[in-house]
Amino acid sequence: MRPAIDIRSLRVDYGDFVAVDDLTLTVPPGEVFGLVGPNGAGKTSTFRVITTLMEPTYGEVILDGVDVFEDLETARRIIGYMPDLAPVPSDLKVQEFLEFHAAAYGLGNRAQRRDRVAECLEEVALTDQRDKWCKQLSRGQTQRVVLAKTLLHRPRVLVLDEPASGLDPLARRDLRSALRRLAATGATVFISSHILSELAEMCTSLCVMNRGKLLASGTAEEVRHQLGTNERILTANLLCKPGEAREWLASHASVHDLQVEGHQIVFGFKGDDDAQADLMEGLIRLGVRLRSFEEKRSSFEDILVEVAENNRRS
Ligand SMILES: Nc1ncnc2c1ncn2[C@@H]1O[C@H](COP(=O)(O)OP(=O)(O)OP(=O)(O)O)[C@@H](O)[C@H]1O
Repeated sequence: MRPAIDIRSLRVDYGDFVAVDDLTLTVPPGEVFGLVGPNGAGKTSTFRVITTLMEPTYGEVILDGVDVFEDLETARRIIGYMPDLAPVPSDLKVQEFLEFHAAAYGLGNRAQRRDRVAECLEEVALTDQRDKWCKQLSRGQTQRVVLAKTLLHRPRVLVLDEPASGLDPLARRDLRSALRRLAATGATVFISSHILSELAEMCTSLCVMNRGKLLASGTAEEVRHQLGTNERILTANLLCKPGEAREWLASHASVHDLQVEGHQIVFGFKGDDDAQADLMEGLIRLGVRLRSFEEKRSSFEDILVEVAENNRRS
């Protein structure tokens, strides 16, 4: 199947600074694909190239089979771009704002444009706000009006920079449903965020970028695996005194930050599932009466904080 987004060896330099470093990525059609990374990772620079707002230092971007820098006009019809915190004019009503853009896109006659505006308002659940002044909208409603504007020309590839920032949980859920519906019609959504858990719940797959480089991509679980964050917190609840078990655990290099509270031992563990199973087996062989063993994996936010911290250190 032809990829909806095909980025090959993309590089973006600002003077001596490399903002995007040899990025290669493909996204199949119909995906809601997330791009996550800390501040300065290169997300916006990547989006600006994909959406033809900036030429890269080198590399290729092919959207739905169209090389964006060889056929700019066709590429622009394929793309719908919603920048981070896109402004809306204060002196237009919602309907007027959308009709203005429908006319700018040349979307049929006046009646056809009205119909399309109505469809897009419906899509973002803002039909009841169409006669409001844009300046009267809340931040979440403004985001949705801009999304409606982005959908007007039926883009096959939607590029959304931080669309969920400032949205409350309900609005995020609505956005997620709207994006899934769009993807079900065959559109491809490429969406960025700093918040990995937010993308994990919104996207069918995602990638993590840091300092211009791609660190991992795939489903949320695959990304977790690729980043090698097999760090977890384990709790052993014992039916006996913890002395012997504590000593035995402390002698393992994969165990750290061990704490004992009553009959409970809580410790950090770095290892894969096999190593964890060996640890449990070892405890039982030791004769430790183990009542339960609990596991808390690092959250997605922990993973991203780790990525950002490594970034600062190096
Ligand atoms: N016009 C520019 N001139 C010089 N450096 C720039 C320019 N635009 C971006 N940069 C730098 O390139 C790097 C990547 O920026 P970019 O905006 O692409 O990151 P980002 O992942 O979108 O960050 P954020 O999450 O903070 O929006 C940053 O270090 C930034 O300072």
